[in-house]
Amino acid sequence: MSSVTQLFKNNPVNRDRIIPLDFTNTKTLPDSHVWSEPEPVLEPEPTIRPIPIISLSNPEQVLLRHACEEWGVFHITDHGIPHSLLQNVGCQMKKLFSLPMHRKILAIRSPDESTGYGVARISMFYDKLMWSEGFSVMGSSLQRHAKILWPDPDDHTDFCNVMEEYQKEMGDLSHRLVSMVMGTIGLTHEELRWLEPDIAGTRTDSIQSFLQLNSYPVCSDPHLAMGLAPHTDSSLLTILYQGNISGLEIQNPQEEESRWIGVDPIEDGLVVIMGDLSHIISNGRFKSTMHRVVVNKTHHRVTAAYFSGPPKNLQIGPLINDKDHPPIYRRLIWEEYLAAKATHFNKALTLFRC
Ligand SMILES: O=C(O)CCC(=O)C(=O)O
Ligand SMILES: [Fe+2]
Repeated sequence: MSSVTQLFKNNPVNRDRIIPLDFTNTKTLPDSHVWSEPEPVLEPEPTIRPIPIISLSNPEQVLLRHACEEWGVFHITDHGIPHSLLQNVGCQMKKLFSLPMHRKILAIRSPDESTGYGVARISMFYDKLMWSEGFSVMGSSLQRHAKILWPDPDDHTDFCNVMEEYQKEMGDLSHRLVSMVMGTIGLTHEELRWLEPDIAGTRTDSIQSFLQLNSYPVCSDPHLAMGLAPHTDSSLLTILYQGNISGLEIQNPQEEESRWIGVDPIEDGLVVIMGDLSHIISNGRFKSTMHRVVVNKTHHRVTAAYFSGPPKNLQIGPLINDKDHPPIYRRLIWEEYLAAKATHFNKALTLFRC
């Protein structure tokens, strides 16, 4: 019995909850994918300062801290990731998601797995389905799934080489970013020792991270569809490559009412999204901003989100607190937080409040 057949056998219901729609063969929006109209995007007006852009060649601490505290989302430029690598990642993602459905589902991610092809992980929290498909990569799953997707060694080798190089670059960049942003609130080298790369490969506590590739196919009725529903990221921070197609929106963190602002791509930029763990470590100072993805009529959008987390067994908790600012969250390990998020989704943070 093939593994897919076995999978269906084990999960007789909810096939559509793990297998994305075959978008290439779907001309109109099925009812399962019709959302009530998303609220209009609020274009930044002159009175609203645009989303910060931080150049990593000479980052100003004050600006970086402001970006984390007031926005929780910012663009970075001069990040050192070669343009050619970003383009290759974009091409490989298109190659992956353009495969016929019968091939993609050979690498399907079952509900109790964390890697492979499938619907957005947060789908289970919504009645309606999203106009997107994804591919999650962690550790050795990359080689295993790539071999299933492309029996021809030339194809899977190309895919793996590009993704491995990208993960390595993202690992280095995310370490740099985490220590930079934590430095802006006075955290010392000693307090962030767990960030040091494990050069000797001897530690058992190396950083946990994973790569999520997202695909948002062209949609005939984008106003009725949702690419990725509103959520915050559970990570320390997420680095997003979004090519040159818009779609990401954040809930304006400077307003109480829920209006959405587009985070449009900037030339050679990457987007940094601060996650729930940074919000906890900073004792609530850094925002973990709610974001979502809308789709469009003309362009297939692919994105690569690199989620950076702390070492597996590291206990984290608010690192900046004093008499005037007692800790507002209790200590936890990332796995515990991920488990809470998998059950309570956007309410998970509140469960860890002191
Ligand atoms: O694709 C995007 O623009 C955002 C993706 C995202 O928010 C996520 O994967 O958590
Ligand atoms: Fe996200």
